[in-house]
Amino acid sequence: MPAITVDATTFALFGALGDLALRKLFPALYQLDRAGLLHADTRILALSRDTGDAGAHLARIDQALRKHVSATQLDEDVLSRFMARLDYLTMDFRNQADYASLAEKVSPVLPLIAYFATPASVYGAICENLAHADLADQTRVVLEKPIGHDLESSRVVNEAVAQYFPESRIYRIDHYLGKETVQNLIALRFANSLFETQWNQHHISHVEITVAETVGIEGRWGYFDQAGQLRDMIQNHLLQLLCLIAMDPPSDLTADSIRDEKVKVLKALAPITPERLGRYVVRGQYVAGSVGGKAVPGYLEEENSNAESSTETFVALRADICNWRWSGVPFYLRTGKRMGEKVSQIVIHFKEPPFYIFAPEQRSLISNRLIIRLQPDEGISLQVMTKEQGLDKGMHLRSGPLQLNFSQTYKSSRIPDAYERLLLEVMQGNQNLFVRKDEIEYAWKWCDQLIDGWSRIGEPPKAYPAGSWGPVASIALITRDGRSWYGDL
Ligand SMILES: NC(=O)C1=CN([C@@H]2O[C@H](COP(=O)(O)OP(=O)(O)OC[C@H]3O[C@@H](n4cnc5c(N)ncnc54)[C@H](OP(=O)(O)O)[C@@H]3O)[C@@H](O)[C@H]2O)C=CC1
Ligand SMILES: O=C1O[C@H](COP(=O)(O)O)[C@@H](O)[C@H](O)[C@H]1O
Repeated sequence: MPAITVDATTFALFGALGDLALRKLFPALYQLDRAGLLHADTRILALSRDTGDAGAHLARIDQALRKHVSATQLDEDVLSRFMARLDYLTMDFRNQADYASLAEKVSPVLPLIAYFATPASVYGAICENLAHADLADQTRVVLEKPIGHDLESSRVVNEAVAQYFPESRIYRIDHYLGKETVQNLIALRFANSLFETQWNQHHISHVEITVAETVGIEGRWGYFDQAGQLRDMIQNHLLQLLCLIAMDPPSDLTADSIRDEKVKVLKALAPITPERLGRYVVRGQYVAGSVGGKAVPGYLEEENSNAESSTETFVALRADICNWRWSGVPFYLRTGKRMGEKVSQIVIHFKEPPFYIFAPEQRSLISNRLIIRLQPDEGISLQVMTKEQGLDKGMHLRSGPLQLNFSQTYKSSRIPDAYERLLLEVMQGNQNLFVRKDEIEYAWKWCDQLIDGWSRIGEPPKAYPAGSWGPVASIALITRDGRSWYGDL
């Protein structure tokens, strides 16, 4: 039996036949049901503008579950219980009249969760129509990222939603915040006094955040080519990771205490002026290559592509945080599509000891690092120096890991997908893992100045072969500061 109880809700999924819904959201809801975390009275309304037979659309959802839930977790009894919760409704989300049939299906006594798995341009219309249908007061709205494509457009979306919903019932998704190891950052930093005394510019030399993907754009050219990797990944996921590493201790675990601290970090990010852009930021675009031994096309040869596009699929940059804790500690961020390996990790590099008593030739070995692996092989490893074993060794040093691999250490637990955690939090009315309006806006403000700088300079992104670790210039970005990207990447 689960240790927590979750109240009944009506869950309305707008965009229920889209990619995100079929690939991630329905499987996450199924997993919650399987774990006993969906109340018996929770109903799920699958909303889409696809006309035709509701039964056929529900069958598509059933097929998607069979495809995206691993065979070991697909239980026919749970699946039929889950499918029995579903109803399909054809709606054009912009059409007010279509909300009458939605209102008939919504229980007036339960909270309504309205999950917007649609383009952000439709969010305002859905909110307005929910309000006209008298559904707003009982509703929590869940907004997918990206919210807008710059500061101005994000304000338009946020203001449209805020006309009908208070901030306390708006849940802005950044699915990285739902990843177990990302939540563990808070436990690691604030449940262990060991780290906090070291967590500043006196002891840390620099920080790396890498989110490398092996996938390309997966048939999402229309969306991705308008966005690029800076808007798709840095503005949200990587800046959120940076905030969780860099923020001061919140006074408690409430959503606003954590968000207040994250906002302070975003406000303290030093702008990267056009003069420093060439030195601090590298944009790349993949060309044909091979990933995992398989030949893959370049970005400009992807399905529905435009051969002229100068959208970046890779970004590496150096960010500086102007405050007492982090002054002089660069944060190197790197993310790209079609890289050699899927890996998301944060590496905290500690400074060398202040005085060196070992043989000078061993000096290059000295460096404590804390490696936080978000995916795959979630875990934490602390690189420490020890003496080599053996009578013949003398005081020869070596570097080795103190390692905690979550799946090996805690064998019983399956690591849940980020969306499972986030959907559960919305059902419980808990906003900790969601992003407040001002966080989104400060993140856009910082990214907008990079985008403006790029468009002023007008330089195309640097080519990198699919399956590599990005353009050579991204190595130069960090070696120029006398450092290198951690590990075998
Ligand atoms: N897919 C992913 O991995 C991720 C997606 N997201 C975000 O999630 C959201 C959904 O993305 P994704 O699933 O990929 O997009 P899709 O285009 O696959 O799905 C969006 C769905 O919304 C429907 N829709 C759009 N406008 C209307 C309308 N007026 N009335 C009724 N239905 C409408 C579309 O219908 P139709 O097909 O008829 O146009 C489509 O089914 C976006 O905001 C995206 O940025 C965020 C992170 C990852
Ligand atoms: O939000 C997004 O995230 C995915 C990467 O997520 P992950 O959990 O697989 O690391 C990215 O591929 C996609 O382009 C982006 O929109």
